[in-house]
Amino acid sequence: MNFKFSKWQGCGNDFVIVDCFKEQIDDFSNLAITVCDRHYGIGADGLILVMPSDHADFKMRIFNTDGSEAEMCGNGIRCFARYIYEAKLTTKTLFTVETGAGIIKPEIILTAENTVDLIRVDMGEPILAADKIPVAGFGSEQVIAQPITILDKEYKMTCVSMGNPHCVVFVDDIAQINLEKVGPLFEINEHFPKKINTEFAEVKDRGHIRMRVWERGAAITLACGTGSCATIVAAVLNHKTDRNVEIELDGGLLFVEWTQAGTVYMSGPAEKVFSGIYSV
Ligand SMILES: N[C@@H](CCC[C@H](N)C(=O)O)C(=O)O
Repeated sequence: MNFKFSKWQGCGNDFVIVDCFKEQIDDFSNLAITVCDRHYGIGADGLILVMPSDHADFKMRIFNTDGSEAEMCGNGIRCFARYIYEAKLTTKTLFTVETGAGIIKPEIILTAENTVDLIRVDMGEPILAADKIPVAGFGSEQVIAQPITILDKEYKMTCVSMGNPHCVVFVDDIAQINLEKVGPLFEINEHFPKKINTEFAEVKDRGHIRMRVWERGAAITLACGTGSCATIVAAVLNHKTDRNVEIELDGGLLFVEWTQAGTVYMSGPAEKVFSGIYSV
C-alpha cells in the first residue's frame, strides 16, 4: 500500500488526512487502527478522509484510533477545511461539508496578509432529546444534571449530541478527576447504546471553562471540538455561563458560541504538522 498523507492538529487533537480525490485506499477502519498507532504507525487521534459529495462541496469521514467511525469531529473539520483551502481544492473561504452529522459549514478566516488565521465553523444545532443522542432511560426528555454512578461515585451528567454523543459533567476541581480511570467506564456505561464522549468541565467564570475529555474510540485527547460545543450547550442549560465562552483545553483554546437562534459556532486553529508517503 502506498499513499500520500498529511498530518494535522487542532489544539493538539491530531489527525492523518488522506485526500481520496488523489489517493486510492480502502478498508478505512483497519487503516485507521494502523496509521493512528503512536508506536508502529504515523501516530494520530484519528484518520480523516477527504472525499467528493453529492450533497455538499466536499465530504469528510473520520475514523477513531480503535477503527470506529464517528459522525463528526470539530477539531478535525477545521484541519479538513484548511487542507481543502491550502490544497486549492476550492477558492471559496466558506464552503459546505457533508458529514455523518449533516452539512457542516467551515469558514477560513484570513489575516490582513491573506494567510490563514483561524477556522470558524457553523456546527449546526445541538440535539437534546435523549433518544436521539442516544441516552437510554430518559425517553425523548432532555438529560440535564441527571445522576450517573461510576465506581460508586455519583456524578451529574448533561447529555448533548453535536451529531456525535457527549456527556458533560461539571466539577468543582478538574485536577481531582482521574480521567484514565473513570473515562473508559463512562464510555461503556449502559446509558449509552452508542458509547459516549465524556467532558469534565470546571467553570472558571461566566465566559471561561476549563475542560478535559475522554473520547469514545480514542481515549484521552488534548482537545475535542464537538466536546467543547457540547460543553457550552450544557453550561447554558445549567445556567452556569453566558452563550459565548472560551474553552481552555489541555492542548489550546477554542471559542464557542451558542446563539439565541440555536446554532453553535466554534472558532480555533488548525495547523499542518508534516506530510509524507505511507508505504508498506
Ligand atoms: N476529537 C473530535 C471528536 C472525534 C470523534 C469522537 N471520538 C467520537 O467518536 O464521537 C472533535 O474534535 O470533535
